[in-house]
Amino acid sequence: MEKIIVRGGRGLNGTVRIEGAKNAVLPVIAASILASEGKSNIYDVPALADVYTINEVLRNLNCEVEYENNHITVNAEGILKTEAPFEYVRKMRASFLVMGPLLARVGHARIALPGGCAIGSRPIDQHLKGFEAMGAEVEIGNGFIEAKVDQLIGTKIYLDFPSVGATENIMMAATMAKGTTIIENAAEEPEIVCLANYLNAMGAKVRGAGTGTIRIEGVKKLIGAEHTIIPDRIEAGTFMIAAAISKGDVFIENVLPEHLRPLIAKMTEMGVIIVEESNGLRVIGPEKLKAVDIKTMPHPGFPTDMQAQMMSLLLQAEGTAVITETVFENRFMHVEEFRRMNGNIKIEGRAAIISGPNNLQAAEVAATDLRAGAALVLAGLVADGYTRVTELKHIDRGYVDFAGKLKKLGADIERVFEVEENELENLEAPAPLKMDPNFA
Ligand SMILES: CC(=O)N[C@H]1[C@@H](OP(=O)(O)OP(=O)(O)OC[C@H]2O[C@@H](n3ccc(=O)[nH]c3=O)[C@H](O)[C@@H]2O)O[C@H](CO)[C@@H](O)[C@@H]1O
Ligand SMILES: C=C(OP(=O)(O)O)C(=O)O
Repeated sequence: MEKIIVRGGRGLNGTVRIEGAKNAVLPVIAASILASEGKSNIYDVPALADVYTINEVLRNLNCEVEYENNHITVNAEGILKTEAPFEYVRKMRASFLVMGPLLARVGHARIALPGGCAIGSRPIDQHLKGFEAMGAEVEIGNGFIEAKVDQLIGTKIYLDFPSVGATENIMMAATMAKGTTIIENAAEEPEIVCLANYLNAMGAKVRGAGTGTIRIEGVKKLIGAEHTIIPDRIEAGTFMIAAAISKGDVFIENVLPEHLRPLIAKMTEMGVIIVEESNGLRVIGPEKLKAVDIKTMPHPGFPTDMQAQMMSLLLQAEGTAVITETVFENRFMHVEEFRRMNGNIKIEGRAAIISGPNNLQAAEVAATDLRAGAALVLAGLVADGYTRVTELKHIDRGYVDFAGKLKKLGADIERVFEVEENELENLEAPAPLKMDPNFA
């Protein structure tokens, strides 16, 4: 089993460069399906497990995808297939983002129904409500969702919740609908703006992305375009916490501070020194941290994808902190793992109450989702002894060489492959020695 082993106690120092954003690149790659003419070139693509998965989804739909040195080329000019099997949707729910582009381009999509996952049930009713309002017929059966339409028609769609995925899927579908689509109560995340910029470079007419109302005038066709992915605000935030929790001094390069306002505000309230410099942020961890309350909200509120990492930091703060998770109904799975490290956390409904500071102790803990995994490694940076984090497949979905980047900053950390007692019997027996008949 692969593990990250980290020993606490070292202050981090130096510079870390942030990759392109996972949550921006996945919809952008999906949107490439819309180009019936010309290749798309996408830059600053992080080498993440999720990127390999979406590339496979596109190849299965008959798109040509080449990926090298953080650069992807997509050619979607051929005749497209329209089915995305469970194999991909199970690995990554964002595979469902191909539905909007397929409906726009060919009027048909059959995609495995995404199941629940560790952070909540994550329904897709708002995506489907949007497609149906635009005239698609949607059927659910045998574990698949099938949608069909001759021509999508623009209309007004009010989202019950500003869902990131539903906003993206509907926005992509609407680019080639007849007439104008207006999405109200749309998500305002920076990743929505990144996608809209790409769609507009392809010839779409999307206005208002980044606000609660997005207006899309349908066009006849889209062509391949060049696009650079925005920096990953969640990876940046994770390294900001690594600097702060270890009482280090780290320069975080390739970030857009305007995407990190809620985190900068809350960390500053805690006593962390954050200096905005050109193309980056310098983060200096103080001797003592103050407890603050956090409430996760859609953007520009505090991001749910930083909740677990913030919990690591709050475990080190003096006083009582309350984290309220309002976006996902089950995103406290990491609390049980923090308790194994001696973390004092109580759960009351949607709130986690943290009393600190805590003398964290090393333990073997499991990543329950990708941010929980990163948060446990962060806690390991200050825990007494060797923390062993397992289930690294989650971390690999969202972080490029997480342990390697922390090690370069001075952390005492290794990623290792350890054979467990119970895995021994499943190991392949060594091949029998072959005797060479010519051997005298
Ligand atoms: C690949 C990607 O970009 N993932 C991000 C995206 O996920 P994702 O797009 O799945 O998140 P959503 O914004 O859609 O989900 C937010 C909430 O709305 C609910 N909901 C959503 C859709 C729907 O049709 N019905 C419904 O009830 C969800 O269950 C959840 O409780 O935004 C989340 C919220 O910022 C982030 O945590 C994820 O990292
Ligand atoms: C929850 C996340 O991603 P996804 O929506 O891809 O599961 C995340 O990035 O923290």
